[in-house]
Amino acid sequence: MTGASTGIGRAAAIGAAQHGADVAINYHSDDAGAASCVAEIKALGRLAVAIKGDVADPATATDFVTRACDALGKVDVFVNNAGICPFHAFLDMPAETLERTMRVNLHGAYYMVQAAANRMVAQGHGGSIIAVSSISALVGGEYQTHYTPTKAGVHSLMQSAAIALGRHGIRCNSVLPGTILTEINKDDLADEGKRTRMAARVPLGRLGAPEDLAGPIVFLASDLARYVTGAALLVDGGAFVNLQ
Ligand SMILES: NC(=O)C1=CN([C@@H]2O[C@H](COP(=O)(O)OP(=O)(O)OC[C@H]3O[C@@H](n4cnc5c(N)ncnc54)[C@H](O)[C@@H]3O)[C@@H](O)[C@H]2O)C=CC1
Ligand SMILES: C[C@H](O)[C@@H]1OC(=O)[C@H](O)[C@@H]1O
Repeated sequence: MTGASTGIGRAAAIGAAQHGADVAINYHSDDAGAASCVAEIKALGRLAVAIKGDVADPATATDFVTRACDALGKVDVFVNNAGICPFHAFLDMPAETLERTMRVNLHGAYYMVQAAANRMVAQGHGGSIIAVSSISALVGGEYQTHYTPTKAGVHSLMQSAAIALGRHGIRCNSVLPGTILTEINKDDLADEGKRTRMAARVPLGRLGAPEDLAGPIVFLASDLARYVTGAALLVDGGAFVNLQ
């Protein structure tokens, strides 16, 4: 699980442990957040290890998978979750903001998924890979012109990887969260007007919580989803279909 010291990744890591998984988490810099996630998982009676690394660095991927397997023995499930969304207008988007967003969200996903898949192929007993994409893979955002293509990209990566890895018994799917209240949008949604507008378009009547993603991710990880690959599961309270 990448980027799991906070938010959706943390909730999904703990949710997986609640369903019997031992969990290795990647995190970028929040040592305390990673340690507390590990502690919560261990309190559930499962094994857990936190491994620091910037997913934008290709070397992080093999390092993470190697150290995770050293600690836990094997990898059955890999969840690519780490991501950033520094909101910014299109016309004056700084090149470094565009490039960092691409490197973390898309290149990082590619290298991480590739490293996990290579390990699963070598192990020879299949696996499940899940990418945290977004409703933003399907719709745009004025201040997210650098971000939405990365979310469409990881969704597309799961579709192609599903084809490349199906013969190895490895399933690849994405979840597409709607607006979930986390660190990534804390500043953006501090605007009360925007927060109210975003909530108002959700048929289920509220913005999401990180824990809302845990069940769908655990489902796709599990054998309950054994014939599901190349799929994308919207987890948005119905926001996407709410045209009028
Ligand atoms: N919160 C939302 O409304 C939505 C979030 N998402 C996606 O969910 C994923 C998780 O985000 P949230 O939990 O919402 O926010 P978050 O900010 O709590 O989590 C993002 C995590 O990624 C980590 N991260 C960032 N850069 C990294 C790097 N270079 N290397 C390793 N880890 C790194 C962060 O440290 C953090 O733990 C992201 O991919 C985001 O795009 C998708 C749709 C909606
Ligand atoms: C960070 C945003 O609030 C969030 O990210 C997404 O992927 C969603 O579509 C929201 O825009």
